[in-house]
Amino acid sequence: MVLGDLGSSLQDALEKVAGRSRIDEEAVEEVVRDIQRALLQADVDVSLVNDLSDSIRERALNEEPPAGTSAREHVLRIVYEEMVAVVGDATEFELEEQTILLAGLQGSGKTTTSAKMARWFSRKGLRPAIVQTDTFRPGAYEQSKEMADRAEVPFYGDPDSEDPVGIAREGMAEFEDRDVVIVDTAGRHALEDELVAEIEDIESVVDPDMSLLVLDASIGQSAGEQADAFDEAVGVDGVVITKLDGTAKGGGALTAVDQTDSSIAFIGTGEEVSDVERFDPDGFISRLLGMGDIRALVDRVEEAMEESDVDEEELDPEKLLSGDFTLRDVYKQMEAMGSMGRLDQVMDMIPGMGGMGDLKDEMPDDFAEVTEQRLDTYRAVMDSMTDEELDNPSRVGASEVRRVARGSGTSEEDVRELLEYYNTMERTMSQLGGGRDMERMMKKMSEGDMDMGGMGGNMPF
Ligand SMILES: Nc1nc2c(ncn2[C@@H]2O[C@H](COP(=O)(O)OP(=O)(O)OP(=O)(O)O)[C@@H](O)[C@H]2O)c(=O)[nH]1
Repeated sequence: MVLGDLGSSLQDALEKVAGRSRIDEEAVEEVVRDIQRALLQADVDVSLVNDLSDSIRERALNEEPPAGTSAREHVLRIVYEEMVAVVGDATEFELEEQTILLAGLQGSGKTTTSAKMARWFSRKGLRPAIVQTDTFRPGAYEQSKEMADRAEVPFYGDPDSEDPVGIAREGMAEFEDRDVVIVDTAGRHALEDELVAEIEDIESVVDPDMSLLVLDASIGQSAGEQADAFDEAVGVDGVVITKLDGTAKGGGALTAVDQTDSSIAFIGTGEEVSDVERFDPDGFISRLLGMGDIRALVDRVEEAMEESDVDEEELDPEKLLSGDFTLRDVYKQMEAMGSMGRLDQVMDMIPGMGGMGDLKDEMPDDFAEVTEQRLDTYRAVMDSMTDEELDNPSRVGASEVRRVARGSGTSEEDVRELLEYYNTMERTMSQLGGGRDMERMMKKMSEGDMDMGGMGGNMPF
């Protein structure tokens, strides 16, 4: 099980305190046990799980929930904060001259990361270069050269050499006048003594300002051991998690960061040089916990409100997430979502909706894109509907579909598509019924009257 599944287990665990205004020891114990089970199954290191549960237990019982928050919100917030505390803020980079060493297991994504990071620095206005010291893997030179070309940064390597330390020395000399030199190293299947010796030698020649450990997001319990070994060899200052576009959600990275007392610098989200993001603790943990990126959603809702002519009352987040809406509401929401972006991405950000792949699959293929043209069609369809049909779309049968299509100058397919969308949304929303606390929080946040009490205004709760 990957950490992504943690979200649903956690939701179950939190249901146990749902509805209670105060939490007793027994309820907290139950939640902590469920969280422990979920974290362990998600390959988070045992001692880290124990530490986390101690803090959650201690805080849930001793801290007074802020006024107006339920027991569930209280515990959720603590779990969230404790996990954010483990990952910490993103690794800081000064935008100045520096040398960065990349280390990691074979196939973890070092070569790809070196090009991505070089591109990132060059977009920040610095002049980066890449040195490829991997003489071990046939093809590493070519791959690195090609990636560097794509990132439009200079590259140094030597396909005929078997001396990585020599290449490192030559590369550093070659790029003396560049601002940022990123040194890529060879990986091995397992962390071998030979590799450790090699990387130590490269490190002493390169004298990096920063050494980053590159980890594949799917690395499990062994993350701690790897991180320890690399930390001992070169001192890990930060972690890069790659392949977060896959199914894994990076549980192992949590252990690595904790173990090396470092932080996460970048995350890799694809094979292209542009597929890299600076690490954002809020978003990462929200997604990790399966709670959706609430902050991002709220930001987009607010942006959409400014951009579209939908007035605030109409775009009520509570209504957006509640089950009782009609076709009229669907239209308003679509209009708003149209200015927020693709519908499927918006859905991913709604708490609890991330795992609802089935429902999203039910939508017609290109439905995620709410285009202007489509909105015009729906406007026409709705104009031809009676008030009763708009309020009770389930009463619209085949003969009404025909009538509405004729009356609006659209096709029966258009009418059915709108109804189908309505049904999917309604089912989704009623499944989210259990997430009412979250809805209320979203509403409060969107209204800007949420007490962020000492959390720097960064928390979604
Ligand atoms: N989907 C996805 N694939 C990635 C990502 N980062 C790297 N990859 C792929 O993972 C594979 C291994 O990446 P490399 O960059 O060659 O890994 P490496 O650590 O340099 O490998 P060695 O040189 O053998 O140690 C390649 O096929 C990359 O395209 C990512 O963020 N997402």
